[in-house]
Amino acid sequence: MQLTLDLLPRTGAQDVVLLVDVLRATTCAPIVLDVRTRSTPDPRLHVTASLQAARTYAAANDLLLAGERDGLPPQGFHLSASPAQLRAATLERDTVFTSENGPRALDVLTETGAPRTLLLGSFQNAPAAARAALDLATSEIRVVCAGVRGEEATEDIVCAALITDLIEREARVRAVPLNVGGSAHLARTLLRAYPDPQEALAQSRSGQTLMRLGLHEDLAVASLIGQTPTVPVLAHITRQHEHAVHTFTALARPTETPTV
Ligand SMILES: O=C(O)[C@H](CS(=O)(=O)O)OP(=O)(O)O
Repeated sequence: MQLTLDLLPRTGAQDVVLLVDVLRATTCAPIVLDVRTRSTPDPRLHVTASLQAARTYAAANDLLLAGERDGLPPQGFHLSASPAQLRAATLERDTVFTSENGPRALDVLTETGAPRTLLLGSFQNAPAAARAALDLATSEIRVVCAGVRGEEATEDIVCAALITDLIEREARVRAVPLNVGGSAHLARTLLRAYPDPQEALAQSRSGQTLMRLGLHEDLAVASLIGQTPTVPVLAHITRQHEHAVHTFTALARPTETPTV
């Protein structure tokens, strides 16, 4: 089994991809599905890079709008891209989510066809995401950092390194041979430099932006490890105004006793 860590998204992955956008898209995603599970057994989360597509898709399907531009909710949105706000929210309908980096990464990853399985991971669901990736992969797992405006993001790299470590640990338990490559070694070096994830978030470009906006609680929530067993998995892609809308469901939870 090949295990690869990519510092930025690229097209062409075919088996299992686990996208990491800690601040804040892939931190929000399992939280939205968890909150929504209180009202429905089969929640959906629709993710798009386009503000216009988000608005039209929400209006056409009677959905809530959550997201951000420049860190704040756009006009008419019901909710922000804030994990702190979302986990305290009541979601009576499914949600369309748009933000600046995570959805764009999804566009890149699915540009020439979606991989067989596309999962969303963050510190919040890191152990569950690592197990799910190993459960579902047949030949390759790519742990992919979303980055910020096309550049590498410290918080994504540190989280991707943690998930890579967890996958390796679980593979050892299951006696699955792994060939680890890409930027895994480099990412691990950064993880060792930041044993406290919140410090990595505070030092990061996105973290600094969010703190300037007074959104310190988002950093605190986003740095908590293993808060949920929920792993969002891509169910299908639809087009709206020439833009992709990626629909995620919660991956069914395995029944066996977790080992990581
Ligand atoms: O605000 C967000 O959550 C980010 C933009 S920034 O990196 O904080 O400036 O968007 P995301 O798509 O979640 O990375």
